[in-house]
Amino acid sequence: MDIIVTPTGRLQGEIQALSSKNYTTRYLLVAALTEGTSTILYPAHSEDGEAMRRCIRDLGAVVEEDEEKIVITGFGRNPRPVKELDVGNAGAVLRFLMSVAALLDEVTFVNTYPQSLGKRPHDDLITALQSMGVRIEHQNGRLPMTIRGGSPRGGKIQVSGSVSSQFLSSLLFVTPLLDEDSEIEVLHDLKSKVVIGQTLEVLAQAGIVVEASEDLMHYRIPGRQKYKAQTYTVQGDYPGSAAILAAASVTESDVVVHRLMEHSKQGERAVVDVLRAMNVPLTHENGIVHVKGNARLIAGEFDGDEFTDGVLAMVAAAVFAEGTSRFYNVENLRYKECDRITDYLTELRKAGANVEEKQDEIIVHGRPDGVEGGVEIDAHFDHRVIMALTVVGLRAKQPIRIKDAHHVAKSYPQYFDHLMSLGANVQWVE
Ligand SMILES: O=C(O)C1=C[C@@H](OP(=O)(O)O)[C@@H](O)[C@H](O)C1
Ligand SMILES: C=C(OP(=O)(O)O)C(=O)O
Repeated sequence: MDIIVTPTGRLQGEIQALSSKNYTTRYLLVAALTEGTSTILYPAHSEDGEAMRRCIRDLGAVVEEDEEKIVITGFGRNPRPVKELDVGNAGAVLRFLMSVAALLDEVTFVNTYPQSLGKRPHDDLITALQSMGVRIEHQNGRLPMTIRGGSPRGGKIQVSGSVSSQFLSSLLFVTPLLDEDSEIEVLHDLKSKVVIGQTLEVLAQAGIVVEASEDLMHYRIPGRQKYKAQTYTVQGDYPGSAAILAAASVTESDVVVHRLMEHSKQGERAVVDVLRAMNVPLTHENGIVHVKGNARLIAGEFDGDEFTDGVLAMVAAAVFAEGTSRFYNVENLRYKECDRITDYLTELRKAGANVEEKQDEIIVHGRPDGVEGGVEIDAHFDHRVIMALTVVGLRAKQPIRIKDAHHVAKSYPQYFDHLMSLGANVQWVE
């Protein structure tokens, strides 16, 4: 399915933010690693959430759900043997479950998205798991992958954090269940460091003890721990809401988004500050972001690693800003659902934006008068490219057509419904 985005001058209305993808995947995982019964309130209903549900069920968790909650009886440290797991296009789900799979004799992760997740590298986690005695057959660090584990060793573990924080999160989830105590040292840099805060928060909620150094590069994890059954409430999602807030910022608007906690550990919370720095009139109080957009933005310079999943939406806003914006420290965007620097900028240029790339930077020469539009966009299987190009389309001179826009459902299936409810001219076509 494609979407046609027709220029829209004004957005107005109120929406409830979607539920957080990153908290949903984490709560599902820790509930599965618990022997008792946990409840997750307001889980995200998206393809990635569904992928984690499907896989933990395959691994032996009992999962019952209705619209508002999921009740899970977990398998603790004894997942049920399963031949294959299909994580869809969900990177975090794959990486988190690679360590869980290490508890089994043999599991194969299949490759159902060869053009997206199938291209993403997992070498750093593979190396770490191998050092723990796990054997892994892989395609140059990529899917499909067969993991032969059983009883992985703890002890001293090293993992590189220069491509993704998900490798470290994965090890932090499984090491508490091992017989031995573990010490994890993060090598090189740790990208998306803020996301580790969410992992540590969820582990603490599940009653797991982890000692982390202040710089988040060293950890001590006692072994033989047990995850505790809990009730978890999923908060609103900043990365998806970033696109709605960007849309409200590039138009004349009066848009209210509920369920966005000011003190959330989601790094993408920073998009509120980014938009404020770009002179967007907004308030953020009591979990409510209120944008009264005047369609006039000014450029800025930002460390994108602090709000990794919000960068594309902020770049889309910067396309209409007065001046040149710079989003630096973003190299790891190249290893996401697509190359979110080269592929994304190719599509932005088609739509008429003036953008440049470096290996780890996106530079945007703003066009406050708008961009031409009138083109077809290749979404590269990437939900965040779809959302961001929609923002650009709202302020293009001619409609743009985004091919295969249904991939937005990876994280935010109701994105276009939400935009339509705010008055955006968007339309699904076959
Ligand atoms: O741990 C997580 O849930 C995630 C970590 C981030 O990935 P990287 O650490 O690869 O940047 C983020 O982009 C992804 O959407 C979810
Ligand atoms: C990169 C993302 O997800 P993942 O790595 O979990 O596929 C994302 O949601 O933007």
